[in-house]
Formats: sequence, structure tokens, C-alpha cells
Amino acid sequence: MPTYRSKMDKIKLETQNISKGFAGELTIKDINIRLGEKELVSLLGVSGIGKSTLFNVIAGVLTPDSGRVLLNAQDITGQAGKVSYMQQKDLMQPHLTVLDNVALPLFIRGVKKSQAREEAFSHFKEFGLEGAEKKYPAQLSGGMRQRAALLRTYMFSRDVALFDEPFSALDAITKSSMHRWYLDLMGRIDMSALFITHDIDEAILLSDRVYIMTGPPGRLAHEIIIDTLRPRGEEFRISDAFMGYKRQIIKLLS
Ligand SMILES: Nc1ncnc2c1ncn2[C@@H]1O[C@H](COP(=O)(O)OP(=O)(O)OP(=O)(O)O)[C@@H](O)[C@H]1O
Repeated sequence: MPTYRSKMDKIKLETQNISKGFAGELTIKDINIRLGEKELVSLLGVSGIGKSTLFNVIAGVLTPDSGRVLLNAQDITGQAGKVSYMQQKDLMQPHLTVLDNVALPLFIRGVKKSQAREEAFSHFKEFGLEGAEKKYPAQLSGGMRQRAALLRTYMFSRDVALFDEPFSALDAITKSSMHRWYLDLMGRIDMSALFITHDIDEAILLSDRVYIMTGPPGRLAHEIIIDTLRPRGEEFRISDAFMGYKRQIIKLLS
């Protein structure tokens, strides 16, 4: 498993003082996020604090009331389709094969079908999906389905991805194996990711940094740097360092 350290000297994504409200009430206020190259940053906060609202603003699905979103130093505020976005529900098309589901972002972009399938298939091994190409989503296990959804997100854009609780629907054992797989994958591909989770252990295990949102209105109240280098194996989960981060986060969330 390769070891890497993210590079904060190269900022991929940045939000500058993002605020957004609904019906005259502010949901999120002055959010300043920075995501470095190959970084994985988690967002933790209670339900309803505005995490998905922030993601919708970054993805360009919602326009903020104020503030800007920058991708590679370019202003992309209010522009959809610039960063990839995997929502809680994987939104796999049931009538399409796994291969076509994964290739869908390329079809939409106008890439020739045969070429799109070839390009999508070339990543199947890397994403642990060998043999699944001709199956339909309903025939996949939960973990496989999430890997396919992750690959589709990657096909959309390899630069920056937003993941809204991608592993929350999985059982504990599958989730744990997905974590190992994901950490390994992130060591091999160039992608920066922002991650919403309610699972503190998951945030510590996967992230370079964790932002804690409190409110209302939702603000980034704290930032915790998870300093342990990757790969992070089982021993990290039971280490004093891990428990220290966990204690710190629980205190900040309460
Ligand atoms: N399109 C909308 N119109 C009106 N209110 C909205 C809209 N989108 C979100 N809200 C409100 O904004 C608040 C924050 O919701 P949001 O889904 O962003 O929180 P969250 O932290 O992602 O919650 P959860 O963890 O439960 O997914 C909620 O009170 C929600 O009702």
C-alpha cells in the first residue's frame, strides 16, 4: 500500500465566506473551506446543520446568497458539473448494466458509446469491479454497488469529488472493508475529496482533516488535523492517537 501525504501547497477547492439561507433564515454562514491536492477532508455536524446545503452550493446546484466557490483558482460559483458529487443514494439506473452506469457521465459528455465503455472498463480492476460489468445494479452486493457509484463519480471528474455519506447504508463489516479499500484506492489515484459523514470513527480513519460544523446557522467551528500518515491499518483504530482524536471530536460536537 503506498504512503502519501496530501499537498496543502496546492489548493484544489476553496469556498470563500459562503452563506446561504432559505425563506429568510440563514442555514449556513461564512463557510471557508480549503481542500488541498489529494486531500480527504470530512465534514462532521449534527443533522440539519447545513452540510448538504453546503455541498449543493459547492456542486453548483444551489447559488449562495454570498461568497464564492473556487476550483483550481477559477470562480465556479453557481456552475453545476464542475466537481463530481456522489449523493447518499447512489442513483444507479436499474435498467442499465454496471458498465453503462459507470460510463454514463461519458455518454452525457458526448463520448462515443464504445469508447466510453472502453474507458470506463479500463478502471474496473482498480475499483474491484472485475466481472461485474454485465450485471445490473440489483445483482450487486452493497459494497460492490458503492464501488461502482464511486467509479462513476470518478468518471465524471477525477479532480475533486464530494461524497455525501457514501458508506452510511452499509453494514459494519462491509463498511470496514470499504474503508480499507478506499484508503488503498486513494493512495493510488489523484483525487481530492470532501466527505460528509456522521460516523466519527470513519472521519478519523479516512481524513487528513476534519471540519466540525456547529450552529445554527451552520458554521465551521473547528478544524482537526489527523496527523497520522497513511496507510492507516487496524492498529491505528485501536491506538491512543485515534482515541485522542475521538475524545476531542466528541467534546467539540457536544
Ligand atoms: N431547498 C430547500 N428549501 C428550504 N429549506 C431547505 C432546502 N434545503 C435545505 N433546507 C433546510 O436547510 C437546513 C439544513 O439542511 P441540510 O440538508 O443542509 O442539513 P444536513 O446537515 O445535511 O442534514 P443531514 O445530516 O440530516 O443530512 C434544514 O433545516 C433544511 O430543512
